[in-house]
Amino acid sequence: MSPTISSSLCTVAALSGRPGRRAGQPGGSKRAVAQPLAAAAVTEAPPAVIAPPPRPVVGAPRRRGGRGVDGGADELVAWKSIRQERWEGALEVEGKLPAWLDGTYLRNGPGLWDLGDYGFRHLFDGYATLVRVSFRDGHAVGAHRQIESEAYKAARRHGKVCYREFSEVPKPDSFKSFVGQLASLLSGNSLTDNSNTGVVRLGDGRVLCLTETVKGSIVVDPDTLDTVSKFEYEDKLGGLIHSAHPIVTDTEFWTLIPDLIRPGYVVARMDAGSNERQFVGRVDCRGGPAPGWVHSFPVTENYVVVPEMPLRYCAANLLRAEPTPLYKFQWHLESGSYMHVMCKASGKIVASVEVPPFVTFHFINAYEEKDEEGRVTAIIADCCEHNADTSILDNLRLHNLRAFTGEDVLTDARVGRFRIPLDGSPFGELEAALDPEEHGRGMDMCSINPAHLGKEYRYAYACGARRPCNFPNTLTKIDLVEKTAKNWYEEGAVPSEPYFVARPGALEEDDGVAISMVSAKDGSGYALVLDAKTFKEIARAKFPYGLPYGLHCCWVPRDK
Ligand SMILES: CC(=O)/C=C/C=C(C)/C=C/C1=C(C)CCCC1(C)C
Ligand SMILES: CC(/C=C/C=O)=C\C=C\C=O
Ligand SMILES: [Fe+2]
Repeated sequence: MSPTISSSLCTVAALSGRPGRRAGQPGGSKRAVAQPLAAAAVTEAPPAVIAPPPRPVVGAPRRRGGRGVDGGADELVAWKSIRQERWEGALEVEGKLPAWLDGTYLRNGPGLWDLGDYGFRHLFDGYATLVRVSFRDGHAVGAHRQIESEAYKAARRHGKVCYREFSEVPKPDSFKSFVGQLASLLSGNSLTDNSNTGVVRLGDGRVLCLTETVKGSIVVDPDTLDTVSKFEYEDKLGGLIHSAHPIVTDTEFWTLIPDLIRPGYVVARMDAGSNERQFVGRVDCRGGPAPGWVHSFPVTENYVVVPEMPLRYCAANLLRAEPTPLYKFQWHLESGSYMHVMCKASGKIVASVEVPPFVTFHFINAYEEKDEEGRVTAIIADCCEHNADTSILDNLRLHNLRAFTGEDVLTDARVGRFRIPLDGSPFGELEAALDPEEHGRGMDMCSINPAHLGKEYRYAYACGARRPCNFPNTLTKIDLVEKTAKNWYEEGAVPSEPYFVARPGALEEDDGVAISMVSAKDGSGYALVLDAKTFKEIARAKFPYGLPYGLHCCWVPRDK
């Protein structure tokens, strides 16, 4: 990828209301942005001056992941592809945005699931759509843009899937190309770089979009949403895949690299400002033929927690042309489930315990439990736990998401709290941290106050459920001390991860706002700003079009 992919976006810079630039303060009249890209095979050909994308309409049936019948949840904008490559403009604000909310909220996610008449089948396959809302002086400017990964550009060019995505693989035209594909799988060349999972702001200010493939680490400009360059690791650690969620602070970056050849995980850290990961230590798997899937992992102040769940990577499934019920994974209940704890300073394993089976994508946080003398006795690690049921993966097939019939089909989830003793005991505990009924037995897509990362904490913000539903449809604030939840709900709306932003100077853990992008029932979309303390709506900034569902977020304060 060339260092600057889109060079012709000066129009955007001149017109935008992004932080740190005097020109284009948010709050003016709606701005249209010139479209610099050639007509796309994937999205509709945009006009020279961009009007917001129209509200979606039901189109021709899809060959795969089809939209099914008209009406009902089938129409939900959350599961429809974004219809334009990019847009930017001032947003209409309802309510009053806090004056201190000064910076840019970014959200990444798989917003484009259609290639001509071909539709992806799984939520995680979609090409990455980055959404931005910049807040200043009570005004908001919104934007979205497709990330120009090699996978996305090749799909546009050829009108078909060209790289191995989460569930789909390119269809070989001949046996010869099938053999070629196997070779390129082993080298990693055919793996996707579609960085559709998360977006993080590194300590040095660079903004990185990520997925589970290492090559899908892409630097973006948080102002223009330009795809700037690939993020290349300048070290010898290798690895084709990693945990999609690193742990990022102002000074460092921690990552987990699963080793599929010699089943285990490498823990690595990188200083802010560097591209060089340093080896910290290695954990050997205790069960199964391959490492457990590690989408995320938690850290405490002094330790890295390495989860080993029975949902394990599966080499045979990686090679298959058609998705299996568990995609690239396999469920090995017999292999056992483990939690390992590594000392950050020495790389030594200080605990490795067997725990009850679990399924999680997302760890919420972890901290050290201490006795009266201040000695660390155990590690507490919390996650969004799907009751050891892998069917959540299947729930996330687009057909299921689009086909809500009113039946309650969302599988149960809870805040799973691990207690990992450090006294050499062989077993750890896993229990619900609060009654899951408090959040409707739905639980995923969490954030916390980043000042409490790795430390004792009280509040988590996540998506919960108001049943019946087929997908988390509420925002929930969990109080882990009182063991209660406050819930936000709007009929038919699909809200994404509520991302906590602290008020500058705040002393209390929940002094700030939770921002979520909502795909509404009427086809519209808006950024919802909730008071994190009361969990009541303060304001919403409305996009003039509907937004597809998205995954993870970050916050770029103006002065950084
Ligand atoms: C969107 C999200 O949360 C997860 C995306 C996961 C992806 C793109 C996983 C990709 C993979 C391959 C393309 C082959 C190797 C295995 C695996 C990491 C699952
Ligand atoms: C959207 C999701 C789970 C929702 C179920 O309750 C998981 C997303 C995982 C990837 O980031
Ligand atoms: Fe995630």
